[in-house]
Amino acid sequence: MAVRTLKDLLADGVEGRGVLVRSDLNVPLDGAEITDAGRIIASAPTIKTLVEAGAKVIVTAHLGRPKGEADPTLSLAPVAVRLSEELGRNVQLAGDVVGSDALARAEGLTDGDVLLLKNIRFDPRETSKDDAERAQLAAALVELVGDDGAFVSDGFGVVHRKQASVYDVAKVLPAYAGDLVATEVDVLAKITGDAVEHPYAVVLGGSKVSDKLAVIEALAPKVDTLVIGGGMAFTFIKAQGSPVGDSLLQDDMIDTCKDLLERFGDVIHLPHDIVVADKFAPDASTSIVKTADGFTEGMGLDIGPGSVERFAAVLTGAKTVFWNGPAGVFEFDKFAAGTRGVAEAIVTATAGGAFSVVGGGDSAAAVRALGLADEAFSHISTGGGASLEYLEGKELPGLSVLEVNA
Ligand SMILES: Nc1ncnc2c1ncn2[C@@H]1O[C@H](COP(=O)(O)OP(=O)(O)O)[C@@H](O)[C@H]1O
Ligand SMILES: O=C(OP(=O)(O)O)[C@H](O)COP(=O)(O)O
Repeated sequence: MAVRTLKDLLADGVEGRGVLVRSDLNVPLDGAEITDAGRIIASAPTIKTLVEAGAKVIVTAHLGRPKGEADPTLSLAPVAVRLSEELGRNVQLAGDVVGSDALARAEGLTDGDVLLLKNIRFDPRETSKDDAERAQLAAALVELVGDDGAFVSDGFGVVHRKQASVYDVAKVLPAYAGDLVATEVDVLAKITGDAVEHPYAVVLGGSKVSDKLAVIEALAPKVDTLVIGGGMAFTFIKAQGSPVGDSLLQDDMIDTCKDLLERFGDVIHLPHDIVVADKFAPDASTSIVKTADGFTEGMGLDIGPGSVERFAAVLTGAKTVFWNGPAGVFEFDKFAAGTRGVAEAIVTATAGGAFSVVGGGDSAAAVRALGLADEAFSHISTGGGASLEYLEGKELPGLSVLEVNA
């Protein structure tokens, strides 16, 4: 894929120009406190490079999944503070997304200034399925950087989204891949196609069940082992005929899971025991239930100890491992053992020479929350869903839109 990079933009000249940067600053929060700043830290170098080159930098990003309207719990204010610390300079936070305050602030920027727009998903046009609506928001973003502006796509975690600030804006401004996007793509290319060393294990978990179930179809034929834990597992367990109480469930995909189990049953590994909680809380009462028995009350919040052991056994023997999605609700100590077991098995595999990639905001946060060093893995990716879609070989709108004729 030929894309223009940050180096090309610097060669084109950025001093005094408005540059719109799409970053993925979607960090986990506990109230207004950032619990893992990994994505902010990973996004800072591209912004810093532009600042040092004298650009007027306007950063746009999302936090969570607001429903197209302002949600004070999803304000980027804590992110602006943390990004300021990372850059060593003040980052202004606009009072709106592309409204009069953002426009006035954008016009007032001097060379090297950084402005962060309000959560872009507060504007319903960002995620609209209507091309014209997204194009309208893209046009408003372009107005902020002016006619000689440029666009830098650096939010790797969102390149699989056909959204206004990821895709549409790249069609109307000279567009470049930021350093983070370029690095992520280089690493993932090492574990696609013929480059993959086998046994190749993919571990899936987490809570974005509908997004990620869709990926399995394409990934299953490419891998030797597909370990499924976290909220992902329950639709499969239900498909096997066991009740799963109030666990996360994607009802409309039970038949798909049945079909996947029929075709790829030898590759897919499901937990055979589950930690069931009476409520979604850190002080919940728990019991270990055999998956085959199922449960009608409570919810599964972690894989059980027997599953950890079995999963660890297959993972330690792998030569390539990709992991996205925690095996349980690791944020609560009682449900962190499954994620710890999976993480430690991947660390052991890595120490034994395997190439390992951990992808996703929460998965990366889990690794750090468990006290494991980033260096214990070959690569920690900022994108979970984006990495998965890249690995399945799908065209990612936010990357293909950057392609230029070489
Ligand atoms: N059994 C489960 N039930 C509900 N939520 C779960 C379960 N297992 C894991 N999770 C949650 O999944 C979230 C992460 O999911 P996801 O966003 O898909 O991962 P990532 O950000 O790494 O891509 C975590 O906040 C974790 O608490
Ligand atoms: O957290 C993200 O993705 P991930 O959980 O797949 O790593 C990205 O910020 C994308 O968010 P989205 O899945 O709400 O589009």
